[in-house]
Amino acid sequence: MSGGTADFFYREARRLKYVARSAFKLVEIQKKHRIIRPGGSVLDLGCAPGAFLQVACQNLGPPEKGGAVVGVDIKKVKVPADHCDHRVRTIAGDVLQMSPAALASFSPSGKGYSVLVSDMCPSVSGDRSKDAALSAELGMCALHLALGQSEVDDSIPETGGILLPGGSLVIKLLEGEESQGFLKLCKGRFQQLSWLRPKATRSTSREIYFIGKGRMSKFPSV
Ligand SMILES: C[S@@+](CC[C@H](N)C(=O)[O-])C[C@H]1O[C@@H](n2cnc3c(N)ncnc32)[C@H](O)[C@@H]1O
Repeated sequence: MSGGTADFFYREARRLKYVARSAFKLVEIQKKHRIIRPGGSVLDLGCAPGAFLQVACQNLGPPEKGGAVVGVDIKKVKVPADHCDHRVRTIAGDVLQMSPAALASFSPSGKGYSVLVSDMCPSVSGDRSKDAALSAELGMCALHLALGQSEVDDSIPETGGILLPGGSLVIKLLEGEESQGFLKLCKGRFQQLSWLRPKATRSTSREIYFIGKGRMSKFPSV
């Protein structure tokens, strides 16, 4: 992808009133995989500045359909004025320090979400393997929150984790040795597993999205 293409997404983001060009990554994921359904509940980990929040809310359908988007970031995030409505809220906090129970409590049912998206990214140092390992740590935290860990507490749904049965998972990773581990851990737990490098990804970036569609219930925690 050339710098010209990157400029295209930047210009399109401004034109369509998205707060960041990253919006088009979730637009493409949604177009290909239809993970967000009208009335769904979406947990967006690493949500600043809020472009995914906008795209997620747009895909919930009209407000009468219900649904919710909950964004979490270390930074305090103001809900964007465009494309978001009362169904979107944000929470400031370090996801690595948050319990599944606390995150589930913000969902409409109090039990979990139909979609969990993690766009969390470490501040990159330039050291490829170190950056990939840090990104894998954030991704693994998102995966454990979604599917549950052995020490998961009793207040979480019996399937373990905060991703509801039938729900979908999207996790951004910087490609590295650790990436394939996600595939192994998720095999047999989703109806469909895939990778996507959205067109809006900058050519210099090694990021890639791991997508698990349709969580199968009654599977052990990871
Ligand atoms: C690439 S940005 C997300 C962009 C966002 N999806 C959007 O479209 O506007 C990555 C975010 O992850 C957040 N982040 C990184 N580590 C985190 C952590 N441990 N807990 C919460 N947020 C984290 C960063 O603060 C940063 O805002």
